Amino acid sequence: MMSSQQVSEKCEAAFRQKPTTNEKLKIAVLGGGAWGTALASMAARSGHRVALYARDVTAVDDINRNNRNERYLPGIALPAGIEASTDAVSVLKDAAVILAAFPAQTMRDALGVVAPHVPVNAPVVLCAKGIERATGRLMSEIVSGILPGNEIAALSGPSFAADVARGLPTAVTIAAARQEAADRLAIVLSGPAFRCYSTDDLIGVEIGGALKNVLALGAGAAIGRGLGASAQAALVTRGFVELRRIAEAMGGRPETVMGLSGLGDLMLTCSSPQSRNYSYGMALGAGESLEGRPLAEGVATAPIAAEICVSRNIDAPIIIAVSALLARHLTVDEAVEGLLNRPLKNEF
Ligand SMILES: NC(=O)C1=CN([C@@H]2O[C@H](COP(=O)(O)OP(=O)(O)OC[C@H]3O[C@@H](n4cnc5c(N)ncnc54)[C@H](O)[C@@H]3O)[C@@H](O)[C@H]2O)C=CC1
Ligand SMILES: O=C(CO)COP(=O)(O)O
Repeated sequence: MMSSQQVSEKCEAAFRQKPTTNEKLKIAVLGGGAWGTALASMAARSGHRVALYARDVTAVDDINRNNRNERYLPGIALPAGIEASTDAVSVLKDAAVILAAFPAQTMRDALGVVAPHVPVNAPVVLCAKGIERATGRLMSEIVSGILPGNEIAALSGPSFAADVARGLPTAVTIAAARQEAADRLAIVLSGPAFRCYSTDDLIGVEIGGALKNVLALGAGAAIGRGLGASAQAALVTRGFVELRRIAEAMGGRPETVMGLSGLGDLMLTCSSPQSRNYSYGMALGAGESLEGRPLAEGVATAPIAAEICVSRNIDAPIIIAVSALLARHLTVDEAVEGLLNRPLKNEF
């Protein structure tokens, strides 16, 4: 039996362990919005050489001159050392790792334009959370067609851009079809306040990230309509069952969505008005205008997720209801009534 002194020494030693690499690389970040800028900040804090491609000259100037991106991350001081540019060629030159942070619905076009300049030996980490509306494809499926020679990975988990840009701590999952590739990226991208876990379940991680946005819209709508925290919790829990079913039907593993890119991100996004999807849902539920709101990826993912469920016969009434709500085919009250009056059944 260890003495309590020995136990506390062992615990303290475990907490003092440092990450296993000091490797400093050139990281190219594509997309100068909130998430691209936050990821660039995170990589700069880890001491990497960071180049950021943004199409918006104002954002580029703001980052280079002021260490700010006021348009997308207002009031946040970014670390020094991010070299922003509108020239994708120079950003991508000699990059060891590429983080693609374009919105999901523009990933195909935006990455397609810069693809000829992507070094073939650099892994491409997809940081968008969504399913392509027009095709039902996951980001990895799209990008492996555009960049067939590159290792494709995905990064997902509970991580508001503003939190990450401020250097607040969180943990995410990095997935790649080859576990060794995911392991290496997790080591390279982990930083003082950014802990990366790894997995080879690319599909599970992508589905978790994409569908949590749809459920956040539903959770927000329930709150916006004044249905209360119990309704919100029931909706998210049953929605999580649907998310797991869909992930499995598409080839992902159920345990993956119980991790950071699934349960973790649901906890964050389905409860905080800091989430654009949740706050979009709140506005929808409250009957407010939806014009000019910031990007809410779930709005495009919901209809295609619903179509996938219907065509594959996957039982997902909440995701289908969110899609119908967004299309104005149902009101919140009708959606709730429909969900509550489905035939009763065993929970599992
Ligand atoms: N903001 C956040 O907290 C997080 C966002 N994400 C995901 O990251 C992705 C991007 O989101 P945000 O950066 O937040 O969106 P955002 O709206 O803040 O920025 C999007 C950026 O993409 C650029 N862009 C769009 N189309 C482009 C094109 N064709 N070529 C070049 N640039 C283009 C825009 O100019 C803008 O700079 C989304 O899928 C989102 O779900 C993931 C985790 C956290
Ligand atoms: O994915 C996110 C946090 O993990 C960001 O969520 P929103 O896009 O809803 O703001």
